[in-house]
Amino acid sequence: MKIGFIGGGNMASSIIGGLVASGVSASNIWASDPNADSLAKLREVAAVHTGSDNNALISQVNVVILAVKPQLMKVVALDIAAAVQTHQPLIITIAAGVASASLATWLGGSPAIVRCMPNTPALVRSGATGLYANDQVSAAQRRQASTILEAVGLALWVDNEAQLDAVTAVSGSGPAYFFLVMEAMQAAGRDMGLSAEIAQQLTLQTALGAAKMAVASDVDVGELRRRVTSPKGTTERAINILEDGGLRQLFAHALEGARVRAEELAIELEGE
Ligand SMILES: NC(=O)C1=CN([C@@H]2O[C@H](COP(=O)(O)OP(=O)(O)OC[C@H]3O[C@@H](n4cnc5c(N)ncnc54)[C@H](O)[C@@H]3O)[C@@H](O)[C@H]2O)C=CC1
Ligand SMILES: O=C(O)[C@@H]1CCC=N1
Repeated sequence: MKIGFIGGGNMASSIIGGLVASGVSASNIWASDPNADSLAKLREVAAVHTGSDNNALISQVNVVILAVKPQLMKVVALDIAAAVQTHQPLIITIAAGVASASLATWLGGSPAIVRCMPNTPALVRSGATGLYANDQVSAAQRRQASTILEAVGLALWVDNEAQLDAVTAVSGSGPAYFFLVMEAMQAAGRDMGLSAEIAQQLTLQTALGAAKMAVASDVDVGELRRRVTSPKGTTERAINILEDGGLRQLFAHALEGARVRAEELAIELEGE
């Protein structure tokens, strides 16, 4: 597999780091980006081939990962359309909100497209990615896409593209929800007299410990929560306050808001 990244920023850098750490040779990876600083940073991650000509890259590879900002996708796709039609690589897009049908229209022909929604913990190889393949993608190309995204964490296929909007709401935006909860817990700890440093360390270690336990456990998170919650104890008091405050409904409402916004973004970007 020869893999080319168009756009060599943060996400490309983390995926390249993951690929190389998982045994892919840097000599099989290309990246193109007009920004020399981005390319210099990439070369610190791995000795990949770098350049600024997106079309030259396409003639070298059989998998192209589009890792530019969503608003740039149309202009980049129109520019590489002829080369993609000639070389027929698998196209993997990680841009938020760019529908595979829009991308197919810009590229022309019948391109094989895998659209993914990764998240920022990919930067520390603990990402969670949802993937969707259009009808032109072969079984072998699906395996190639899985291999690439699994290099930075969990990668799961969804059945239809609309589900990627739900993936965006759950895991794409999800790290921010957990960061917000951590901010709130740190502030509460400080308000109760802990130093900022101690409130922060206790909060972050608790988040890490809870996530590790949840991932390793053979029971669901509801059961893990009940096991912390002693009858008439401290956790019960706190959980009752959160439940009475409507935390579950608030999360349902917030994630539905994110899902609807993902739908709106796809429509806005279609017309860009
Ligand atoms: N950061 C995040 O939380 C997530 C980002 N994504 C998606 O990943 C994509 C990339 O995001 P980041 O890596 O965070 O952005 P970034 O800004 O770090 O990287 C984008 C790179 O594209 C380059 N670029 C600009 N014009 C170009 C062109 N014409 N040809 C080639 N390269 C060009 C820029 O110089 C930059 O190095 C975005 O579409 C974003 O929606 C997806 C999920 C999560
Ligand atoms: O907030 C956003 O729109 C993007 C998509 C998921 C994470 N960041």
